[in-house]
Amino acid sequence: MLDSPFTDLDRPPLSQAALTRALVRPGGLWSGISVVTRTGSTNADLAHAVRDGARQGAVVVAESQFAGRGRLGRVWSAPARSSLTFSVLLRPDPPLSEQGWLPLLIGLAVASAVRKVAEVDVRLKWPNDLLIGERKLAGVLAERIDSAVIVGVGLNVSVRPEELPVETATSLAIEEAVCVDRDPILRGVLREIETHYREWSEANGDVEACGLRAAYLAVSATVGQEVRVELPGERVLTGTATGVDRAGRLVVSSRGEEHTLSAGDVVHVRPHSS
Ligand SMILES: O=C(O)CCCC[C@@H]1SC[C@@H]2NC(=O)N[C@@H]21
Repeated sequence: MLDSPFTDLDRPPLSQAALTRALVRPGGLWSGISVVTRTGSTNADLAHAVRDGARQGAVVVAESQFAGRGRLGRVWSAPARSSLTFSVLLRPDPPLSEQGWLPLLIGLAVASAVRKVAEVDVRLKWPNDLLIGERKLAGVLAERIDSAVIVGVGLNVSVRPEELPVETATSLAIEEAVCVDRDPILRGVLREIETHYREWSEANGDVEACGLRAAYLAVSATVGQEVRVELPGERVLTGTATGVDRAGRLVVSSRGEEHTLSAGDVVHVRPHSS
């Protein structure tokens, strides 16, 4: 395509050796990074690894996925090499009652890295969709297996408009971000996850003490908004999102009553104008 601003040079392969050298160190969170050319789902791969007793900090990155899983039973599809599709294995220490914040922590870490490395104004739709305006740039899927949590991230990097799976999505290339190179973005994301996770773990999951709640709310596109929440079971709740509770649940005030929601699809009724 002669008139396309994109070329395959925008899509170099990731190097397992270089990522490992940069990120795996004694005393650090990341215990091993494996880059696979093609797999069904990196979350599914780590689920197998958990059953085989894998350590905290294992990371699987896929150049392409053919059965990527999304939240609420959806699929996640992305063309080869144009996205970051990876999962991390965590074995969190904070009490189970506080672990609902873990998927939000990962969303925040991805957003922080994207802001720093790609210099785009990204916000978080509860619980952890990364939005630019109202278009989705990235999603996070957390799955628990006993005491382990596998968190998968799908982030559209150099995906072209005609390759987007849905028209409500976007990519860093489409948003003309200063960086559309997966390697520095992945390094930034893994470093941010490590920092936020260490601070949260050291605070034993206290989101006030480690500043996680404040940092999350500062980039929340949802809290303070009028929302329509599509709940499991085809129920819908409309109201004002007023906060996120200790367990990471969205608090919605509707007709004088307060509801705490642990799952659902948020639609912003009056989105931010930026
Ligand atoms: O629905 C969402 O927004 C969450 C999408 C999460 C997709 C990622 S891609 C890497 C990892 N492996 C999967 O199968 N899913 C997650």
